[in-house]
Amino acid sequence: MKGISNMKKIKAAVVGYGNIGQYTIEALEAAEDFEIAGVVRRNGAADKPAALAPYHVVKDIRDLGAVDVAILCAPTRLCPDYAKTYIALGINTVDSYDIHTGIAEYRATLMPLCQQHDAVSVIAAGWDPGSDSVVRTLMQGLTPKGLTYTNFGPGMSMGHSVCVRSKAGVRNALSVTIPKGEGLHRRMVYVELEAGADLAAVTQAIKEDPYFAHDETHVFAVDSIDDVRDMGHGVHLVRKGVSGKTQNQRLEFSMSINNPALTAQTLVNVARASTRLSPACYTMVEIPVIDLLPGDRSEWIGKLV
Ligand SMILES: NC(=O)C1=CN([C@@H]2O[C@H](COP(=O)(O)OP(=O)(O)OC[C@H]3O[C@@H](n4cnc5c(N)ncnc54)[C@H](OP(=O)(O)O)[C@@H]3O)[C@@H](O)[C@H]2O)C=CC1
Ligand SMILES: N[C@@H](CCCC(=O)C(=O)O)C(=O)O
Repeated sequence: MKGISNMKKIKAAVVGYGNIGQYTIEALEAAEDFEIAGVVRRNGAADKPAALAPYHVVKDIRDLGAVDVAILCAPTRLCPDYAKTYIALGINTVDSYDIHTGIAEYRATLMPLCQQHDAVSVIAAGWDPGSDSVVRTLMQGLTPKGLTYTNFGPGMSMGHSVCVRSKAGVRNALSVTIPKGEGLHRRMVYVELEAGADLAAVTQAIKEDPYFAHDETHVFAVDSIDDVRDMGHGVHLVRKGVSGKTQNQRLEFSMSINNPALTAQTLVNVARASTRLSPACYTMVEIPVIDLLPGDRSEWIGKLV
């Protein structure tokens, strides 16, 4: 894309160096219009991995100097606290918060803070919620009456796996999502237990969690999560509906992906968009999709429209 190389680069901080954080560093390294201001980790630069050798690694984002946008790669349930802290510093935030039932309230909470501190926050910006949300919105417009089914997998849900890892007695976990059809899913959960942990108690804690409470869930103890983990995933979005008065319009969208890699790319895209938006809190469906792309709009319009 012409002109990017001589543009002022966007200074991004990566917050949390787990699965999403690692892929976010790679996506930023591949983006000409970004520079990595540094990485914020719970333990700072202790045990700094080789992949982070070129970067500042800190406990406190304020030790990184100028940061335009913080890309929150922490567990979903911790994102709101990180976002509030960073917005108060005037730093844009983006995250892949994925508790669908909490998004509207989260957005309402951040909205006044963004406006008060002249910052932008883009929340729920992974692939689902995130890019799939944009597709569902387009499908809704194309067929105002109808039914949409979001069928995930089979594959690893990062959010569900993070949730299980947070339960007492769990050393590591993998939650695999199996499509049952018509938007229903079976959760196949594999846990590596801490010594002395009780599988029945762990299973109960998992099944009671809102991430799992509404789905058929099965929990199994395994010796090693590393031996069974595969971060592939996918989605098959299906809508059957009515355009105007014309029935039986059938729309589909499918992806087969590396889950954290796609999430990371989406986070970098919305981090870019955040620098072009007015102070407020947004979900992806509220952002001009062209703002996700680097460089000059007119070039993309010439190529994509
Ligand atoms: N919307 C979407 O489509 C998607 C959303 N997600 C969301 O991304 C989130 C992160 O996933 P993933 O990267 O796999 O998670 P990981 O557990 O691999 O990484 C989370 C990182 O956050 C940091 N962290 C800060 N506080 C805590 C804490 N209290 N407990 C654990 N980690 C902490 C850690 O980094 P450090 O040690 O460096 O401090 C940790 O490595 C998930 O919760 C999920 O909901 C993921 C994929 C898709
Ligand atoms: N938010 C998900 C991505 C969408 C897939 C999903 O929600 C599922 O497998 O249940 C994740 O964290 O991986």
